[in-house]
Amino acid sequence: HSNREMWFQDLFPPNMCPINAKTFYGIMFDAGSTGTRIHIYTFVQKSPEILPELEGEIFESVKPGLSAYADQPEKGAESVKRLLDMAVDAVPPHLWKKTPVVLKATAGLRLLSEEKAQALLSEVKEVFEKSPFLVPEDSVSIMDGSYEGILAWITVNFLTGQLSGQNQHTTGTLDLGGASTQITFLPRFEETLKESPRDFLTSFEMFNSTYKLYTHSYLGFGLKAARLATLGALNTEGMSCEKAAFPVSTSNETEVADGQMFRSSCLPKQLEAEWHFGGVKYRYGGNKEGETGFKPCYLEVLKVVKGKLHQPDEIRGSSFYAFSYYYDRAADTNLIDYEQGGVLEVRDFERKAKEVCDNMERFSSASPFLCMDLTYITALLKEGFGFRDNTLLQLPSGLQSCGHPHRSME
Ligand SMILES: O=c1[nH]cnc2c1ncn2[C@@H]1O[C@H](COP(=O)(O)OP(=O)(O)O)[C@@H](O)[C@H]1O
Ligand SMILES: [Ca+2]
Repeated sequence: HSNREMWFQDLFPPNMCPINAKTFYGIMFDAGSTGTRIHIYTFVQKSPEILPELEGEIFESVKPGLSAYADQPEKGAESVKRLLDMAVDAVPPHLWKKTPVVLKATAGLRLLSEEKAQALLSEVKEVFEKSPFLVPEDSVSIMDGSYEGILAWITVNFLTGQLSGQNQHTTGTLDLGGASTQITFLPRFEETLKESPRDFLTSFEMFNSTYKLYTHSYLGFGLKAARLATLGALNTEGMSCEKAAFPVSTSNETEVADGQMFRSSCLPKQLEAEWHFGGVKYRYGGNKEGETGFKPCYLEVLKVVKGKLHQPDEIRGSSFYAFSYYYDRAADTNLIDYEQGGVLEVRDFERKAKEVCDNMERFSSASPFLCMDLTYITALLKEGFGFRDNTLLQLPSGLQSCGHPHRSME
């Protein structure tokens, strides 16, 4: 129906879509902090006067994300090229020159220094220029956090049919990435608009309606970045907080983080390990002398979220969609079915966190961070955003972890 067609027009300006073509393609890269994904869309235009319809999509992803190549931008671009080569096989040669290729990077690159992010983006741009595809003007860029939240909100509300028809009842969205987390919803009360920070409110036009959304992307509050914050790796002297959330591997910072041992009550007591993230090596382990379990762990993660996020009163009772790491960790712990998704209450995450943190030996086959991740999710929802224990979260299938049903326990 008409709404479905309209949505895709914004992605490729009209002059990109050759009017006499029956079928055409679009290539979109999502350069996330934990992985890079390619979406090769096939559009069909039945006749010149109606808008194209999405007919198919090819999806593939690679790990790690571009920010892991902070010091080897060519290798980062190489990981994008391997995905782009798939598109060369998927798109008929006579359409290559009419097929736009675009890459949008999110929090992984936002946390790198300007010059390292730029170096990666220009290497990727060169890969695009050398490809047979159409490279639009700003084809490679870092997506603004507000746009990231809004796009997810549009996607989920569009796919669940809540944007068409008159009953414009929409649902808020929660996206927990590796480096950032987004919260987006359509405020119903004037009060919310008044008491929200100015840059949390964004208006836009779509389907000839105006939407004034509340949206914010909290940089450094993604699941992986929060692990660093909880471990205290950010309090390493000589590291400014925002940079350290994704420390770039310039020599002095690397030394500072490399040697140190970070301990946490959220980790299995016997654990001694090291972890490479954002180009830096960390050593971390369980709290041998101290206590281990949900209670002490919750106090640690509270330091990361308490008082750091804006709490709009309006959402206290509303149900939200939640996906990305919210989905992965709920599926990993059987709170929802991996394929079907499901509905749960905020308190279910807390209950599962207690179960895992207070019985770590039973979960030894899972990621050593499972207790920390579930506890962080609990604190982020309750103490961060201010949701109630009985707030309903819908974890829609189809938005689960990238593509293949792997167990994402990394
Ligand atoms: O296209 C996707 N489909 C489903 N899940 C995705 C997709 N892209 C990212 N994710 C999920 O988001 C989380 C990783 O976040 P991401 O790498 O996008 O970090 P970022 O948003 O902070 O850059 C993981 O749970 C991953 O499964
Ligand atoms: Ca993402």
